[in-house]
Amino acid sequence: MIRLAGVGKTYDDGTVAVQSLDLDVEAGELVVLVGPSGCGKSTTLKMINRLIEPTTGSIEIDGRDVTRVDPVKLRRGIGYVIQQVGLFPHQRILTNVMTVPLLYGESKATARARAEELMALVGLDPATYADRFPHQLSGGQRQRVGVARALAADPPVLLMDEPFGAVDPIVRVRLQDEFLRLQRDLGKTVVLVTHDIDEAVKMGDRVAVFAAGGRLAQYATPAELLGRPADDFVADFVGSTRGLRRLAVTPIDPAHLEPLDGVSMGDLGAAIDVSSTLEEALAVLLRDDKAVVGVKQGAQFVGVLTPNGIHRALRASLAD
Ligand SMILES: Nc1ncnc2c1ncn2[C@@H]1O[C@H](COP(=O)(O)OP(=O)(O)OP(=O)(O)O)[C@@H](O)[C@H]1O
Repeated sequence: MIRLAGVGKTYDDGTVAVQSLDLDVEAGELVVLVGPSGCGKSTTLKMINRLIEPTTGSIEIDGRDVTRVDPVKLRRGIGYVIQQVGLFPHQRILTNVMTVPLLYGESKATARARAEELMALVGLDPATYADRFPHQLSGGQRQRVGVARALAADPPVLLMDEPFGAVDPIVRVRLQDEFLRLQRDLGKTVVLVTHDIDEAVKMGDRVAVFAAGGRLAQYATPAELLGRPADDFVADFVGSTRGLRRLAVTPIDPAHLEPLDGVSMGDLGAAIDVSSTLEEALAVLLRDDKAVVGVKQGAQFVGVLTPNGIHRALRASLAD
């Protein structure tokens, strides 16, 4: 687990980037730092791997004060992914990914095997891409290489600064989905910085909303953040469409389904799985232009949802 206590950073020119920040990230959790430009998100991230030294406070990883760990050793346990990826332009993709295991003293054969495995893991077939140079890849493919390289040392902690920033919106969504799938298997402790609230609520187990000066305005689950913004700043930041966004982060609750009995087959659109979100339920209703969507668990119907039912479920999801 990562624990920031009273962490502050004042730059040499007097800029207070972060004032006094308390933040806990549980092991295996994906936490997103989000907020307007210049509010101290990147500074906070870089203090965790000591690319920037805090002026005040303490940062612990698994109970160890990071300032007491040799920075080189510290960074071995922390993968770092940045927007501009930072690949070596004159080295082939495989060599780029192999760099890290080689640095840690792996044999060439082991490093190569590990790099090929990681390339496949992030969806780049080594047979096709291993021998290419970075400029022969698309922006999205380069970012995958960045993720593969950060995972090469199998670090328990991953820091990601706008990792999906430099690509078009469609590729961005695909990279987000791929990373979430990876993370389900890898279970890394991840701190991800973005200025995009949609990315934040999609990716985060918890989301930390920063205001100017690294002030933590709210730290909560996406559903809580969208449903109960702590103050006007957060409400404004998550936007007037936060009600719609909540649909995407609220799963169907089987307890709130209506019975299938009495529903005429003509009113019923395509069925969705009970593991879907309310957004997926509404999307099917609108797509099929039907009044009711069936909900299935496996092959079995477990109930239906109507637009009213979706609204009720959304309200109930925040009721204590
Ligand atoms: N080396 C530096 N010297 C002085 N001030 C700096 C330095 N680096 C960053 N700052 C300032 O510290 C504040 C926080 O910067 P930081 O990069 O952490 O913000 P951010 O939230 O990550 O912003 P963005 O979303 O625009 O990347 C800003 O006001 C920035 O101008």
